[in-house]
Amino acid sequence: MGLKLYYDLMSQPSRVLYIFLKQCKIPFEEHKVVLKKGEHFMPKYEEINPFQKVPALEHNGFKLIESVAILRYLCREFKVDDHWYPISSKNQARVDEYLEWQHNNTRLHCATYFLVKFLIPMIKGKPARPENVTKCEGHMIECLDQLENIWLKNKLFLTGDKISIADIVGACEVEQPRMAGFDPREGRPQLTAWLERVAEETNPHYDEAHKYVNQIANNYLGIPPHSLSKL
Ligand SMILES: N[C@@H](CCC(=O)N[C@@H](CS)C(=O)NCC(=O)O)C(=O)O
Repeated sequence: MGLKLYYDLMSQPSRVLYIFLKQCKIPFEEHKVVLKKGEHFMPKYEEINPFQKVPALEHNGFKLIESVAILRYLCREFKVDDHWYPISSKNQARVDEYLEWQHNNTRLHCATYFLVKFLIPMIKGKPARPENVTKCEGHMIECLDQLENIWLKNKLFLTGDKISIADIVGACEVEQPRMAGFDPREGRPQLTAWLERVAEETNPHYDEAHKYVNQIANNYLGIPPHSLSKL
């Protein structure tokens, strides 16, 4: 098959591509790269992504990494509805605006909180230092509040009244800290309604992509991550 996606649903950008490909009915071959088994460090995978991270894409032998670059590539290569990544210069710029902003905001802070509070303590079997968790939580809260009060002000979606690739990127990052016991929806009605809209527009794929996130968030909440032997 022409298109291969290398991914792990524990990874936010992997979930983005999985949801987008399924939602746009772009056929692809699924190649799971299980992070907890270290499959991304295998030499065979290093040939796909020399940085040993997921996701990655292969299209008729053309290898591409970085989820945002992959999304833009897919929108150019395949016939997808215009609202995902509009052709109109100004509307496309709005989507790009969010995609640039998110790297140092939702991506950085939601992922760091998850790593510091959940993943690293679980791998090391040692509790996180509370002062580190507090610091990461502060940064994350600040950017979640910016989503609530700035990006989602008077809009149904992040860049307008139609869903775009920016929304899938944003939502998948915002869901991640739930696994570490933090509910981004709490006290944020705009963000809550937006997450519901993104899920509604992309289901059943959204829920399928988040099955492990939901499972861990629901089952393990309250159990100290350093005492969990496996995910
Ligand atoms: N900027 C990259 C991020 C890739 C990335 O950081 N992937 C993580 C999972 S979310 C990973 O593979 N981590 C494994 C590791 O660092 O060992 C993208 O958007 O594709």
